Formats: sequence, structure tokens, C-alpha cells
Amino acid sequence: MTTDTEFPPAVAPEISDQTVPTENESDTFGEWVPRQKFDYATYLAKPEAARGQPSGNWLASGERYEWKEEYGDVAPRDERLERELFGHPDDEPIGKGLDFSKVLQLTADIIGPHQPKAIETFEEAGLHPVMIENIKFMGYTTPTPIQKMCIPTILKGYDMISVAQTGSGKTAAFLIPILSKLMGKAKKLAAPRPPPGSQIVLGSHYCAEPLVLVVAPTRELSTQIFDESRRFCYRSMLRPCVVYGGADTYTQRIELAKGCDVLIATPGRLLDFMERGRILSLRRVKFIVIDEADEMLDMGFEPQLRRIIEDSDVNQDDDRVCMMFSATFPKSVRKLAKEFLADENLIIKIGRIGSTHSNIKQHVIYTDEANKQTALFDLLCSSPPSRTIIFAGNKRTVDRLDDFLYNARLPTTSIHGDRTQREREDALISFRSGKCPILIATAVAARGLDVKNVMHIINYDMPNNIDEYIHRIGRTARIGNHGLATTFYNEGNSEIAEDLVKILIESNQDVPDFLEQYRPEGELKFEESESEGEDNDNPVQGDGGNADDWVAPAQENGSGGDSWGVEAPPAAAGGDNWNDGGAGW
Ligand SMILES: Nc1ncnc2c1ncn2[C@@H]1O[C@H](COP(=O)(O)OP(=O)(O)OP(=O)(O)O)[C@@H](O)[C@H]1O
Repeated sequence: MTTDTEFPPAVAPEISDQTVPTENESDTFGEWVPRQKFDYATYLAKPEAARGQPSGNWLASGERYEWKEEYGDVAPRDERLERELFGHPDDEPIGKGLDFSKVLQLTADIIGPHQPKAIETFEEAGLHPVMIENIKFMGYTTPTPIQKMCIPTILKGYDMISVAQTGSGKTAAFLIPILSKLMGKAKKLAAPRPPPGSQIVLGSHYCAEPLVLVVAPTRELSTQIFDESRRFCYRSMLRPCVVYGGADTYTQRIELAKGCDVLIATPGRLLDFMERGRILSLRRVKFIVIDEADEMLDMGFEPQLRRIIEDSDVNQDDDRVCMMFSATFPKSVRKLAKEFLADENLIIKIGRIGSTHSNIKQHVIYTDEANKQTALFDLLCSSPPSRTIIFAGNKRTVDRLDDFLYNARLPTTSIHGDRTQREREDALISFRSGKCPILIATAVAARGLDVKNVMHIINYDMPNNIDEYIHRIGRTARIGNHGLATTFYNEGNSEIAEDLVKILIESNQDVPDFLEQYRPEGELKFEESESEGEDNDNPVQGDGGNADDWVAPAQENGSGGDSWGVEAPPAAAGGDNWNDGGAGW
């Protein structure tokens, strides 16, 4: 598998007459790993037989630290689980890339009545010692800009909206302070639970009453946040769970009944459990996080969100904190924030909202519809084998491309909304592990996806809007790594051309000749119709708001800085001066 530094700049593929190999020739193509056969009949009868999957377990049953009554505040280590959580080769955290210093250069803009002081190191934030240790296990040495601002803001207990580029560490920006704040308090706040290892009887009196609720739009994203939670909750009493549609409810209910302090959920399954009674209650919730808030609204989840936040038994006291996270920030999100968040909330913006970063090399290639399939094949042939995501506009195209490339002996897998949840989970496991390094997907299945060493994003079909483009290409070059995004373009995509050219210019990319006509004259401006722009009658905007259009800052063009040299001081391990924000719980 090609690594970050080896990846050469892409060249536009020549539309060649490379012959697509016939089926059954061999299972390998070039230097790609062998394709994995997918026998649907066997698969449906016995899921674990498919594509060499090791187990038929649901992601919801992922192992987590089981705290025992006698442990106290800092529970003992479990080295086997540690390896599983932090060192599993198929699923370990991405790790910062060579250009992490560029990520650190982005500046924060805070709008609101308070100006929390940014932290420079994790240690100075006054985090719980267990959290400090877990951050080290994760390999994080320096907080990213969004973390520098969000950690103190959340520790202080302010409601907020937080907007930062894709792959900039938003998940940890909310998990670290929330979980740290609850560590040590969990015993006082958490609902009763059965002792670990005891026989669980569904319908018994143990009802899950989480302290933290994270709502995410897709199943893949919620299981990914669950995985991060399992890591950050390690050695604490906090027990994370995930509930999401499509997967079997029994496993999820058993896990809830064992105890649930941190719940990650997709809206539909969450409501289902809440409304069935005696399974789940939100009356103890202290923190609500709405992740990918813009996508949540695009997918039509607003009524569900309202039922969860306005119309359920959710804790409505003043000690509840609500926050929204996104990489883009359309008006619909600002409107919802106005209703869900306290009046005294903060907006934390990192860099220009809706910008991409220059670590992604963006190529736009003119390709007629009729030639796209051949162009795709040629592009894959001319690129070094590396984890690649191909985005297609609809499920049918995903299926067709998977068949085509698989028959061409390429190691593909695919994912879209019509697949069973088992197929979706297995496709992602195969992709993450590198068994099937080419993932063909519709955009909805890939939102928020965080997979190590994704080196190439191919927009086989152009997305309908620029925000979608930003999210898609953001699956590569995460956290200071490098990557390539290749987009097929033709006249049918002209409505996105102007926005695309602005993004290319802003992130110092070449504008191809066929897009020159869309180059804006004069200063580069990003208008409200995109993801930015302020809403003048929006009360969530406190002092300091700037109603002007944003002019793209000359961000990320600097020399690279020397942030690598600024190492955090050693952790105050075992210290007990952690910051609970004086919440008085
Ligand atoms: N301070 C840090 N140092 C090193 N790596 C980090 C740090 N914070 C987060 N990461 C890693 O960066 C990767 C991207 O983080 P995350 O998925 O939270 O990004 P995101 O901003 O939510 O992206 P998206 O908008 O695409 O969902 C993850 O693999 C995470 O483990």
C-alpha cells in the first residue's frame, strides 16, 4: 500500500485502449492486492464467510472497558484491550501527517458574548488524568485549532456551534472535554447498572440513561464516533454505546442494558428506543452534540431532531449543554441553532468556512459521460495502488462500477443506502483493513468517514453542490496528511463550475483551461449562497459578528511554521487538578 509521502502527483489519464482483462484470468491486477470474491449466496446464509471477514459481530458490540465498582476514579490498565483499542492495525487512529503544522496555522474566529482562552497543550487544559493518558495512547501531541478552542469552551459549559475543515479533529474536540469533565463525576451522575458480567435480561429494570448524547446522520459515522469514544473512555467508569438503524436491535438493547453513559445514535433508531419505553431515557443528559448538523438537515432529520431535543424526556435544565458541529454552515443550521442553543452561545469558526486545504491536490479532468468508465479504469491503472474512494451519483452507478472494476480484477468493495447494514459494515471493514482498497460509494455513505491512508478521492460523478464536493474530497489529506482528488467534469456540471473554480484558486490549485471562463474577476469572494454568510437577524450571533462576505484569507500558504518543534510538556499524570468547569453536579 502506498504511504503518504510516496504518493506522486497525479497525471490526467490518457483515454487509452487498455484492455479490460476478462473475468477469471487471475485475481490480481498490476500491483493491487488480489480482489476478494463476494459470494452473495454464501454471504447471506453465513455472513462471516463473505470476503474473508473474521467475524459476524456488529460494530455496536465492539469491546469497551468494563469498569468495576472497586476500581475508583483511575481504573487499572488492561493491556490486551489497549492493543485492541489503540494499536489495532486495521483500525488505528490516522495519526497526524507531515503537514500537521499547516493544520495548526489555521486561526479561530469566535463570535459570541464570551472569549474563552485557547489552550496550547492538552496538559494545560486541566483534563482528567485518565483523559491525558488516553490522549497519549491516541498519539496526539498537540491540539488542533478546533480543539484548542472547543476544549476550554466546553469545559466552561457554553452552548456552541463549531465549524472547521474536514479532517481537523472535530470529534476529539467534543469528546475530550465532555468525557474529561464527566470522569470522576460519573459515579455520582450515572444511572444504576448491573455489575459487569452479570446475566442481562431484557425488560429488566435497568434502563439506559446516558449523560452524553451524540446524534450523527449516518450509521457509519455513528459507529466511527463510538469507536473514538471507546478509546477516550478507556479506564474510566464511562460506558459508551451506539444505536443505529439496519443492525439488529437485540445486540444494541443488551449493550444499553449493561449501562450507557455515552450514547452515539442515528436519529431514527434513537427515537425508536426512546418511544418503546423502559429501554432508554434522556432525563440525565448533560451534553447533547449534533454532529454533521448540515447533513442532518439535508437528509430531512429536522423533525426527528425536534422530537429528540424539544419533545422528549430529555433533561431541559440549565445545566444541559448543547452543541453543533459541521464542516459547512448553511443558513438552515444557523436557524436550528437559534432554537436549540442557549441565547448566550458561541460560534467557533476555524479558517474560512467551507474551505478545503492545500494538502489535497485537486485535479479536474474533462471527461464526456460516455468515456467516464474507461477514464476511471485508466486512472486507476495509472495511479499507484493506494486506498481510493470513488464517488458516484447514485446507487445504480455504484453497483455498475463495482461490477465493472471487480471484473477488471481490481480489489473493490462498495457501499450505498440500499445495502443491508451487514454488507455496509463489512464493506467498510474490508476497506479499512486494506483487503479491498477501492471503495465505491454514494456520498451519503461516506460523510465523515475517517480512514487511514486514503490517498485518492475520485469524483466519478460531480456532486450537486460545492459543500458536498468539500466533504467528499475531505476523506483524504486528513490531519496534515496529503492526498489527491480527481474529479471528472463535463458541460453537465456547469452549475457548480464557478464555485469549484473559487475553491481551486483559494487552495492554490491549477484551474484547467476549460474552467478558465468561470474565473472570477478581482478579489475572491465567497457569498452567502455557499456555506458562509451571516444571518443578520440571527440572535446566536453575539458581539463581534461581521456581516460582510468573507474574503478568503491567505491561509495555509505560509512556510509551514515550526510547530513540530513545540512539544507539549510532560503530562501531570496522576494529578488531580482536572477541570470540571465547576458545574456543581
Ligand atoms: N490533536 C490531534 N493530533 C493528531 N491526530 C488527531 C488529533 N485530533 C484528531 N486527530 C485524528 O484526526 C483524524 C480526523 O479527525 P475527525 O474525524 O474528528 O475529523 P473531522 O474534523 O470530524 O472531519 P470531518 O469533517 O471530515 O468529519 C482522526 O483520525 C483523529 O484520530
